[in-house]
Amino acid sequence: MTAEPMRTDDYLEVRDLRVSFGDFVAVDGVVLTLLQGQVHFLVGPNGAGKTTVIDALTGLARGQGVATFDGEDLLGRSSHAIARLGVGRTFQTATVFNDLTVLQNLDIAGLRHRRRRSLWRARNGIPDAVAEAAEAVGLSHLLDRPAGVLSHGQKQWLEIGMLLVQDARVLLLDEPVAGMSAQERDATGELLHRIGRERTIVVVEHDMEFVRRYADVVTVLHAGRVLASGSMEQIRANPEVQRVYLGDHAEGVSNA
Ligand SMILES: Nc1ncnc2c1ncn2[C@@H]1O[C@H](COP(=O)(O)OP(=O)(O)OP(=O)(O)O)[C@@H](O)[C@H]1O
Repeated sequence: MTAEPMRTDDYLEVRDLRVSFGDFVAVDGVVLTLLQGQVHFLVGPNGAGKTTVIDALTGLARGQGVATFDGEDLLGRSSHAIARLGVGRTFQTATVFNDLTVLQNLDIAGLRHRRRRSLWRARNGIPDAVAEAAEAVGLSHLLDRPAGVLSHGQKQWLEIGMLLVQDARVLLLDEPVAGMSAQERDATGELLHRIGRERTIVVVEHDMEFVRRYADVVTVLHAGRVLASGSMEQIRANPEVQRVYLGDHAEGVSNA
């Protein structure tokens, strides 16, 4: 991919984010600064509010507070408008078109987002942006395969590739390695760091061994609030985090 100059305003700032479902407050004043060039993990017990934070940042849940990317407010915008600003997401279950080929999935992802025409020069009938995304996620050799025959891991990579074609600068990934083989997990961790050099990557994850290996920054959510944020070492040393979360997820962490 062509490296673009580092932009100082290219980060996602979340201040006092709140999401309620009726009387129930699922996200209760979350503060996050998500920087470009870092792989940032959101962890925490079931029901902590991790997915709801991502939903609020991508227009799928009504959030209150402030969430800005590149100086633009995200809250109150539609999902499509947020995607057009360069903030993209994946879901726990991949949402690719199984009957279409990998190439067609990538091509369709780009249709609505052809912001920079120069990227859509085609070589051998394949737009450059599609070829570059396929290469970045390691699917160049499978372009003609129907997405339905891909492994679980390859489908997640295809979804990430679709975000790259859309020129997403923030990628919010909901449990991308759940159900993957150990080999696929390693490939995904390396992929996140490769594409994360020029982007902001946020990963919701339960697999603490994966977090330990690939996190630059970890934020622990509990009951809709930020319990702690920092390096894996700082998180691991936090007694409150040990008490409410890592006590149950210590296996991967103890190998650090
Ligand atoms: N649409 C909704 N309506 C009502 N309650 C909801 C809705 N979506 C989420 N919740 C509740 O909000 C809380 C936070 O859910 P969320 O899915 O964000 O947690 P999570 O940290 O992602 O959990 P998990 O790790 O289990 O996916 C949970 O108690 C959940 O039941």
